[in-house]
Amino acid sequence: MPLSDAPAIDPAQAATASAATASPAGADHEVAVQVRGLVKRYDGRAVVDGLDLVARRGAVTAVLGPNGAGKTTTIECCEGLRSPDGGTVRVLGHDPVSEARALRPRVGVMLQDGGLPTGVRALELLRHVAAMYAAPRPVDELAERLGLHGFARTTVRRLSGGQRQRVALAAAVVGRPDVVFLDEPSAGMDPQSRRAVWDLVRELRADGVAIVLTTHLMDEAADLADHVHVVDHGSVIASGSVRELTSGSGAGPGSIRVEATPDLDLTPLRAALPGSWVVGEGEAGVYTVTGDVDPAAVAAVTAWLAGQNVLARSVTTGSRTLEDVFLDLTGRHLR
Ligand SMILES: Nc1ncnc2c1ncn2[C@@H]1O[C@H](COP(=O)(O)OP(=O)(O)OP(=O)(O)O)[C@@H](O)[C@H]1O
Repeated sequence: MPLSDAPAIDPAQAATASAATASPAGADHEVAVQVRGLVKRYDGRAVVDGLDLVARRGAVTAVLGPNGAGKTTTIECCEGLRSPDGGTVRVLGHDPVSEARALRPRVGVMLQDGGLPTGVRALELLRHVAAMYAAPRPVDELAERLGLHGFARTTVRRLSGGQRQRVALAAAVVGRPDVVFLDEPSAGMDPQSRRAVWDLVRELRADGVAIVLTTHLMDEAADLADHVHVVDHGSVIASGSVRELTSGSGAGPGSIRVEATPDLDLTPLRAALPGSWVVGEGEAGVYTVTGDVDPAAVAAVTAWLAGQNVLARSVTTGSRTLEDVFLDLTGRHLR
């Protein structure tokens, strides 16, 4: 999808619109994190380069992007762990570096590498973190939800990657924060743990917490996120709800998927469809026909199959997935 067709929404504009329409009932959907024109350089190279981002209360905001796109650096600037070289970052109205004290009790952070002290036992660590807050969540209940009791007395050093992630998540949310930053929260977790994490994230959202998460799992973003920012080369290249991002420029579903025999001649199909359509064979024998799908397009596809005397295993219409959109936006080359 070319960028010009991407349903991009200017995050700064969106923030202004929301501030004007914020519910009088309270904090729901108020802007909690606002990043404008963020620049961060390492060795003279801008790894974050004019990035705009908005995250609201009572919403999950996903930051997606290829390796090295600048996601963690951006999140770390929001957490006050890195000082920006340009632009502004506000979390709950505060500068996260100069006003860190004001934010500390209100912000939960789960770092990509866990960032936990390694010599402490898992549950002791959680109790210790909880004791730093005025009104923490009940530790045993949180430990139960995230299945920490099975390794409660194991030191962090000896935990598996997924177990460590669960402890880090528990530590990030035990203080009942208003904003939570989760850097790849379910990386390395088994499917059961991932579901427990997702349930917890949904509950936090229902409680009005602003959740900002980075992930490489497109199903995680598609399931959880109210708003997605796709970052590449240090700036946001597309932004919107999952539905906005995957529905393309038209109103209808955005693709027809055909499973048939490999190496079919696509020329007659391309000739039968308007020039704006994109036709390709991804994996062998799986064809994706992308455009504003209507009955005539489906008829063209089945006529093309009939013309080649091929009985397809399946012909389905549907929206493009978030992964399709992500790959179209960021390309298929490795970083
Ligand atoms: N402390 C540092 N010194 C020098 N370069 C750094 C430093 N931290 C990050 N970088 C570089 O900045 C770029 C962005 O890194 P960042 O960790 O923000 O990417 P990311 O989008 O989170 O990637 P990933 O998906 O792999 O976690 C990378 O090229 C990285 O090598």
